[in-house]
Amino acid sequence: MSVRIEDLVRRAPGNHDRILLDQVTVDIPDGAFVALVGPSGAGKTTLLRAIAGLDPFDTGRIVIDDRNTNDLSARERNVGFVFQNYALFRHMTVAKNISFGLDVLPGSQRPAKSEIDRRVKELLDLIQLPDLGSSYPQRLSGGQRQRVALARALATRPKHLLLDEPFGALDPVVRRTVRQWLRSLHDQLGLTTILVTHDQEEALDVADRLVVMQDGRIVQDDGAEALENRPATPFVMEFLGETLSFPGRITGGMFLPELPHVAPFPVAGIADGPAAALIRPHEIRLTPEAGGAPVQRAGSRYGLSKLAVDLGDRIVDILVPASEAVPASGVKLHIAAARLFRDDRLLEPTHEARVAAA
Ligand SMILES: Nc1ncnc2c1ncn2[C@@H]1O[C@H](COP(=O)(O)OP(=O)(O)OP(=O)(O)O)[C@@H](O)[C@H]1O
Repeated sequence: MSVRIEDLVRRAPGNHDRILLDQVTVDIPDGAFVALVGPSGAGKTTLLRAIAGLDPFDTGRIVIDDRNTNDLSARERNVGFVFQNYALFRHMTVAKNISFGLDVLPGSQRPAKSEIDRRVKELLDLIQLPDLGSSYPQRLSGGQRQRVALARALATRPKHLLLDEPFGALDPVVRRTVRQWLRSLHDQLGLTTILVTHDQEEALDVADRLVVMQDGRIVQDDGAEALENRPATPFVMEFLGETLSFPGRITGGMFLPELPHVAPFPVAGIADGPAAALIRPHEIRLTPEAGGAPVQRAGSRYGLSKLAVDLGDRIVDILVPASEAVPASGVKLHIAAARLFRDDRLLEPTHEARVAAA
């Protein structure tokens, strides 16, 4: 039940110079849970709608289960989808909402009424709302409605599930519960799922892989660990979390930062030249240094102290263990782990670019 997207190009209707999808290629194997992430306007929804067969594209192919979808009707694609605005039918009960996709099938394809009732009951159990079949949508909470929308998408037993910001309207706590539940459902039913979200935390929690899009292109397609340790571009690193950037030069196997009070560190196997070291706020150590960078406490995160360090032309916020004293004399910064970039590309060999704590 795989989905393969090959060299997909879509130009804006009415403005053919504007490219909405630029040679997008992604391979989603059977049973995978993939998140499509990226900033607003990156092309996530455009790609998802093309896969669903709701929007056309100019060139390329979408192959579902080894069949070119050009030859497939929406039904034959075997795809269920849920959008952010889940719009259940207000005048229909929950059970009727769920069975809708089956009720509208032509007579020859529609299961018998007893079979539809059985399937609705099964789905109500699956979404853990066994007693709400006769309720109307307005009686349900946002999280419950979202689960009903999923049940409705699953009624025709699709093997692929396409979800576009399905949890956007939910509050953060319900959102976390519903997404964990969705992941178990995916595993239990053996689905192949593509989730569009602009919430990177959500994507990292639930998906096996993140496909990061920017300006209609895929910039990286990887698991969480690779994205964190080997981001393809500074954009990917910045998109996935708070990032500090230290400009500098690599000379004779050392990274020499441009900013004052930042210690050089060794790097192996990288040619001399300009570079930027990108780090997360917790990947830095401080040592007291007379006349060093002034530092002060600036709050806390995840039980760590947040410190604001004044490096002259900029102030950087870093995270250190709460127990750490803040030297009044000033500090020197030691970069403990970094990804090094030149011309917006990650420098190889990346594993050697991660340095030991100074
Ligand atoms: N039918 C269309 N005609 C012209 N431009 C379009 C059309 N559909 C989408 N676009 C443009 O394509 C770009 C990508 O839009 P898309 O909705 O796919 O982005 P997205 O990554 O899903 O963003 P968001 O996170 O805001 O939903 C946007 O700049 C949008 O304005």
